[in-house]
Amino acid sequence: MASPGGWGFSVPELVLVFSGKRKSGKDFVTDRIQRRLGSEVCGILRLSGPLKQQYAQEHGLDLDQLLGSGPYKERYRADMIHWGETRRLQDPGFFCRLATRGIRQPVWVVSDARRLSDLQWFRSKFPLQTQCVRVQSSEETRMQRGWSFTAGVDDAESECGLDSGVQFDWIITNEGDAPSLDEQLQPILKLAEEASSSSSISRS
Ligand SMILES: Nc1ncnc2c1ncn2[C@@H]1O[C@H](COP(=O)(O)OP(=O)(O)OP(=O)(O)O)[C@@H](O)[C@H]1O
Ligand SMILES: C[C@@](O)(CCOP(=O)(O)O)CC(=O)O
Repeated sequence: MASPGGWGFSVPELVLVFSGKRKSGKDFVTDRIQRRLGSEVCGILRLSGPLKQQYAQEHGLDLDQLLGSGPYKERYRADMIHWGETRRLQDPGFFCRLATRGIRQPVWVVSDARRLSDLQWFRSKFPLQTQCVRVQSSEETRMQRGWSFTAGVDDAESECGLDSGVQFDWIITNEGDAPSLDEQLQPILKLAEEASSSSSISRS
């Protein structure tokens, strides 16, 4: 499909915009969705991808570790948030636009929305395709995954911007004692399969 306005992406059939607190399991859950659908059908978009790339380059840091889930990125998180916010203030859609470049799959999974402006950007560009998904876990579980409260991070917009005022289409509870992830993800996967099959019909 042609890219609208030469932006470098095809029009998606479905856009699943994920958010959740640190260590709620956003990457874990979105990776599982991509594994189930296959990377031909499902592309993962990380809004923090272009941010980390530019930040790593300017500060001489290890991009792979900033993209990972270990303690390295946590050392830089507060400064990265501040750095990204100066760019978002000038242009709230800056990282959304960069993250969508070159994505060709019919199903987009945005793994890390954090602000109302992120949701608004996708909803305004793709009003019919966008669905918002919240991943939630208890503080106890997040602590077992390496989280501890950090002032300036866990009480800032980056973590709290979507705590209220958002009607989520889906809520996934990523906890040991919740229904299995496969069970919870089933209706979302069904939606994605339907969307991708309608895209192959429209291409044929
Ligand atoms: N259901 C699960 N079962 C086993 N391990 C999990 C589960 N969910 C998350 N984890 C693990 O917990 C850690 C944090 O998960 P993940 O990186 O997906 O969280 P996140 O919300 O993306 O965090 P961040 O905001 O820091 O990027 C990872 O090591 C991941 O493998
Ligand atoms: C700097 C920042 O993008 C880090 C995100 O890292 P991660 O999605 O938790 O791996 C958070 C933000 O944009 O406020």
